[in-house]
Amino acid sequence: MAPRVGVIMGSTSDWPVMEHATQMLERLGVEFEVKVVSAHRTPDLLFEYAKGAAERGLEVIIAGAGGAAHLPGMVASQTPVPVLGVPVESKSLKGLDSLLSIAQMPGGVAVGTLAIGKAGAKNAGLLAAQIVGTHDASVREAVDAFRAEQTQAVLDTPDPRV
Ligand SMILES: Nc1c(C(=O)O)ncn1[C@@H]1O[C@H](COP(=O)(O)O)[C@@H](O)[C@H]1O
Repeated sequence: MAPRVGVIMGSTSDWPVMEHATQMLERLGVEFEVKVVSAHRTPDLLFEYAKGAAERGLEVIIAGAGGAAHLPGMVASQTPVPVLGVPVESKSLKGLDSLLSIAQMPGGVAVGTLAIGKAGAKNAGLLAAQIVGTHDASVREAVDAFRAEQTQAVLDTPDPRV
């Protein structure tokens, strides 16, 4: 089946964080594609990717980037497909730079910003599945099952010492 979620990132060095988004999509049975695309280093590719996204059937784009993280915003400027931004932790500023770059969009171009790092990537995968689940019952059921399992796992281990 054609991918429904595009997972892109500014560099191959972002993969250890961004793979958490793909793991969640895999778990929830949502088809996705993965690609390195950079607003700074491959601007033509970025425009091509973003402009063709809707036509190719992508329903959500997850874009992870670190530092001067312009990728999610620039992609959002070129497509009607919803963009979820994942701030990748940077060495010098621990991802605060990435977070602010992604979150502080000018009004009129929307990026849904997640938390810095692994939790943000995981939740981007989950949120993308929830968006797909608004019109796909099997994905919604997979999300419901994941949440029930997560709740049960917490209830099963009430004592943190064991
Ligand atoms: N923020 C961006 C963009 C962009 O926004 O287009 N392209 C690459 N980068 C980021 O640069 C960081 C360092 O990249 P390298 O490790 O390749 O030097 C990565 O976190 C990447 O997301």
